[in-house]
Order: sequence, then structure tokens, then C-alpha cells
Amino acid sequence: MITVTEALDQLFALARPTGVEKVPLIEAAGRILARPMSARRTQPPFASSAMDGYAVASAAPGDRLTVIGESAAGHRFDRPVVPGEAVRIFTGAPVPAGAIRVVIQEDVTRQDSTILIGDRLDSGDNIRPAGGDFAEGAQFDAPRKLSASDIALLASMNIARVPVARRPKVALISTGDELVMPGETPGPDQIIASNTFGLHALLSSEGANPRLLPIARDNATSLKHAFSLVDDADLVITIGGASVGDHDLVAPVAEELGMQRAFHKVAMRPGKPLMSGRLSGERGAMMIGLPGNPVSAMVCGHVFVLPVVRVMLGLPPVAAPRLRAPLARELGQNGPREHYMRATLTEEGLTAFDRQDSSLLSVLGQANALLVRPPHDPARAKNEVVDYLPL
Ligand SMILES: Nc1nc2c(c(=O)[nH]1)N[C@H]1C(S)=C(S)[C@@H](COP(=O)(O)OP(=O)(O)OC[C@H]3O[C@@H](n4cnc5c(N)ncnc54)[C@H](O)[C@@H]3O)O[C@H]1N2
Ligand code: MOO
Repeated sequence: MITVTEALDQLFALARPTGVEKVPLIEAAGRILARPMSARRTQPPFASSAMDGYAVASAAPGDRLTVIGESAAGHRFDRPVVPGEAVRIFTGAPVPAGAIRVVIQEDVTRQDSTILIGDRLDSGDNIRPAGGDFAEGAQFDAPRKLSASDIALLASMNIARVPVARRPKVALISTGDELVMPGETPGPDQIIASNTFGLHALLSSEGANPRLLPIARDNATSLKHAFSLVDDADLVITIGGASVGDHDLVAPVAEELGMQRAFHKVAMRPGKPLMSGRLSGERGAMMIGLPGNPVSAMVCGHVFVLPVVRVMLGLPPVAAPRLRAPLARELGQNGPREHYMRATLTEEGLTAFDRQDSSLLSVLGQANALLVRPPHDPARAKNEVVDYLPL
């Protein structure tokens, strides 16, 4: 069995970036910007007022100034202002030449076309300099996942379309005679396919484009039929049938179909029977075979599938980011496999659930962290600091 790090390295070597497409900015939130952008204009393009008030060339308490015109947002006052004069100005409007500050309207008394400066003036000039936010040509780095703030910034740079990574197409195949879809009526020996739905949600949230294929039954013909439907998927994920039982057919069938296997079995818990390789054929999609136990499939989703999707989206090949927190309760010694324990993180620290069987989705649902224990980690006392993956 290989380690989690070795498995990740092999997965990263198999993952191919999907390429780039251009999308309107309005559709770009959450997408991965593929190439750096540069601002197409300076913002603000002119010195502008930060407040509603009067633009002046000089002002001291008690001064009387003559109001000579108005500058509003979108409509500048086109003459210079000189000492003794003031221009009525509003937030966002261009500051006229000669003005050194904007006195806010609360600090003046207006009478017809004259203003009297009050007896206290704050120190700010209330002028936003041209280019104070960014200058034309300013760089916006890539690759990066575009947040709502990024979209606002790109819009103000006058960028209407952006190059983003194409969403990886992922075909999801559940395997097993026991499975029916949610909403169907299961037979007495059947259960509901849950992993496929969990994986679909996980993949969508990371920017992939997942698609559920029909459930493959536990025979080679049905599984081959499912594989025949993967079409132009970039990544094929099977769920279940990965272990050593008589009905675990994914590895032999995939190999019969020409899959070049990179590895099978990883020293982790849950998730041991994980496999990966590349399917044969023109496009040769990457394949990941996940274990069927529901929590195993979801843990492998966080630990392996999401980092692979990120590489396909052009992001760097890095493991799922880990954080550290103290233990709120002691832990016994770990066995030979890296253990991802469902846990809760509260202000007191991390508490692993007592029940860690890989079939228990209800425990996964209550967890907000996967506490990570290295192979053979010794017993740990309360308050010792350990690694975890946030969920
Ligand atoms: N003799 C051994 N038996 C097992 C070993 C082993 O090393 N030696 N490994 C165990 C481990 S660890 C795991 S994990 C499982 C993985 O087995 P498979 O990947 O072959 O999964 P299945 O047998 O098909 O299913 C396991 C379990 O999960 C349920 N399942 C499957 N698919 C779904 C789905 N889409 N939604 C919900 N539940 C699903 C299935 O009904 C089974 O209960 O093997 C151990 N055995
Ligand atoms: O490793 Mo299995 O994935 O523990 O249940």
C-alpha cells in the first residue's frame, strides 16, 4: 500500500488541465481565472470628491466664499477655482482645478451664493486622487478563484469577459445490485445510493461539471455499459466495487477496457481500496475508483478528488489545506493507516466521535472537521495540537 502523499502525487501526475474558455464577467463568479488581467483604465480617472460639500482653493474658519458653480457626478465644473471662491460639489464628482479640499456641507452656512465657513474644520481634504484605487495597466493575478470582490474589481477595470478554466466534466458511476436512486422504492435487500449525490455536490461546489451515469449492477456487462457512456468526460469516478470481494469488479473490468492502473490501495482509513489510472482511447480520461462505504467515498472526495479537480482547473498541485487545533479530549494510539476521524471543532478544541465506522453518514453529517492522525501516531493528551481538515 502506498501513502496518502504518494497517492496524491500519482493523482496529480494523471490530472490534466482542461483548457481555457472565455465567459462574460456576470457568469465568472467562482470560476478560476486562467490568465492575468490588466486594468483597462485608471480608477478614479480624475480627482473626485469623497463628500458632499464645497470645493475650495483655501478655507479658514470665518471665511466667506462665493459659490461660482456646481460639479456633480457625471457633470464636471470646467473652470478653475481660486481663493475666495467655492464650487458646490457632490460625492464622486470631479474636483475642479485649483481646489485643495472639499469642505463638507455640515461645516458651512449657506446664504444665496455665499458660504460662511464654520469655526471647526476637519483635517481631511476629502479628495480621492486620480488612480488612488488602481492605474491603467495594473495587474490582476491568475490563476485564482474569482470571488464576488474580484468580480467587482474586474468590472471597475472595464473588463467584460474573462478567460477561465473550463469546468472539468466528471462522470459518476455507482456500482452495486443493492442500490436504487433516492425517491425509488428499494427491495428488501436494497439501500439508497447516497455517495453519488454527496460526490456530485462536492464536485459542483468546487467548480466541476459532474454527471450521474446509470447505476452499474454487479456484473461485467452492466459495468462495461456504464463505462461506454462516459463520453467526453475528463474524469470518471466509480464508487464501490473497489475491494477484494467476488462482486468487486471495477479493477478487473476497467483493466479489461484498457485502463492503465497507477495504484490500488492507500494506507488510509477510511478509503483503503482507492484506485486510479487512465482509461484507454483517444482522450483517455483519468479514472478514480472510490471505495463504496459512504464515508470512505466522501473522505476520499475531500482528500483526493477535490485537489485533483483544482489541478484540472489550473491551480497548483497541493493537498487539501490543513489547519491545527488543540484536542478537547484525549485520543488513543493510531494504527498503521493515516486516519481521517470525523470530529467536531468548538471553542474548546477538537473532539473525535466515538463511532468511526465508515458506513455512518449521520456521524459525518454532525462533523465539521476531519481530524488527521499520521500512521502509528502515539496516544495524545487533551490540549495537544493536531491537524484537521475543515469540512
Ligand atoms: N476482506 C476484506 N473486505 C473488505 C476490505 C478488505 O480489505 N478486505 N476492505 C473494506 C473496506 S476498508 C472498504 S472501504 C470496503 C470497500 O468496498 P468496495 O469499494 O468494494 O464497496 P462495496 O463493497 O461496493 O460497498 C461497500 C458498502 O458501501 C455501500 N455502497 C456502495 N456504493 C454505495 C453508494 N453509491 N451509496 C451508498 N452506499 C453505497 C454498499 O452497499 C456496502 O455497504 O470494503 C471492505 N471490505
Ligand atoms: O477504508 Mo474503508 O474505506 O475503512 O471503510
